[in-house]
Amino acid sequence: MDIETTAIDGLAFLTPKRFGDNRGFFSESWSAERMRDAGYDIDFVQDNHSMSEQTGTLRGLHFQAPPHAQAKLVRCGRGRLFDVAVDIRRGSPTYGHWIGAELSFDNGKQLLIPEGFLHGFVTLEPMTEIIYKCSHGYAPQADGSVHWDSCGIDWPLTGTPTLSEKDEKAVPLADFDSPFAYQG
Ligand SMILES: Cc1cn([C@H]2C[C@H](O)[C@@H](COP(=O)(O)OP(=O)(O)O[C@H]3O[C@@H](C)C(=O)[C@@H](O)[C@H]3O)O2)c(=O)[nH]c1=O
Repeated sequence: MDIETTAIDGLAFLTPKRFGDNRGFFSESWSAERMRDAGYDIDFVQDNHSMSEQTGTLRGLHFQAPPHAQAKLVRCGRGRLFDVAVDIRRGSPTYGHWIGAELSFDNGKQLLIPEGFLHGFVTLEPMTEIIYKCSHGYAPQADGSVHWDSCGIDWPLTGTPTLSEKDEKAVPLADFDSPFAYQG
């Protein structure tokens, strides 16, 4: 696993080694044991998979509030997407900063997002699939959304994104009272 840390504490790109042969490739997308040895001790309990039909479908920016907070490990199953995490840990030296990158079936890149971040993505191709592991189960009462266009993110969009009703009405970051605190 190639581990690439970022300018935001805790946020990292994980790119699994692909073992190619005459059939295609094999890769370990997550190994709890190997990642624990590398300093990432995360107990993932739920796997999610969604498909977005149109290019320019934007889901986010989402979080689950404590005590239902989720770390996530995100990858693209088919197509291409631009994935983003925003630091919302009060007191963090990088509060409000974001990191975004293209995740695709071809590049195999994964984004590891700790608790205390907003997460969202926009699809760059039709029928794009995202697959992600979560460290806490779905808790609809703790589910929250911050408006996608309120964090200064340079989304690779031409025109208006396709959004859910919930995401259209989300609160802007400036009015958001984050339930997360930076642990240092
Ligand atoms: C997230 C989630 C949704 N659902 C249901 C609720 C609803 O009826 C339907 C669609 O839910 P949503 O509109 O919230 O789906 P979506 O907008 O894809 O939400 C996801 O967005 C990305 C960016 C994330 O980071 C995820 O954590 C999650 O918030 O699926 C579950 O049953 N379990 C889950 O874990």
